[in-house]
Amino acid sequence: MEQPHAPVAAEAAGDAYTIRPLELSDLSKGFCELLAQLSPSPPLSEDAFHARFAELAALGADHLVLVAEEAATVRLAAAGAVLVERKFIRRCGLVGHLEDVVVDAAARGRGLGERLVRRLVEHARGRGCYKVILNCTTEMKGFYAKYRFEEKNVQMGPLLLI
Ligand SMILES: CC(=O)SCCNC(=O)CCNC(=O)[C@H](O)C(C)(C)COP(=O)(O)OP(=O)(O)OC[C@H]1O[C@@H](n2cnc3c(N)ncnc32)[C@H](O)[C@@H]1OP(=O)(O)O
Repeated sequence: MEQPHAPVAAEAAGDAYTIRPLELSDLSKGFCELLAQLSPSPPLSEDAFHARFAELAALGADHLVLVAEEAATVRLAAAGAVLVERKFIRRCGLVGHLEDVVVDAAARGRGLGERLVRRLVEHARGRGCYKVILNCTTEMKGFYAKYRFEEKNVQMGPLLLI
């Protein structure tokens, strides 16, 4: 099953990878292992994954997770998400938040990160967002600078609640 209302059609990449919206079957294709390369992400039970998938799917096109599936291995090689925030300011403007972009260590340097970021930004544009923002480490500034993101303001550290 695919995310309902998934606004971006699966894209035959013309090569070894297909970029498409997250599907329920992706839990068994290494989704959690991929996310673990970004941040601690212990394996999820099928129930937990399905429940979160349904919550996000209920947001429709305001939340899109894209993955890149490798044809040869039928495993995920990359993932990234964009969340559309609905504001009151700017005449009820929309802001895209780029989140959890990760390419499997073995697949880096092949342009997957670029393709994901471009697709996610285009999705935000298509939803009518007036800007896209993200948080990243200093080491990633050069990567995002390629897509015209600029360092701006200060990110405050997490206020840990648990
Ligand atoms: C908002 C967030 O999610 S921030 C979290 C970002 N993700 C991570 O930190 C997870 C670990 N890192 C990764 O998963 C990957 O290294 C990524 C996503 C940053 C890059 O993915 P890749 O598939 O390797 O990038 P890709 O091959 O598309 O590279 C595109 C261009 O960016 C450049 N690039 C890649 N990483 C970096 C970097 N850290 N700094 C500067 N430039 C970079 C490449 O050289 C390439 O340049 P070119 O077009 O001139 O040849």
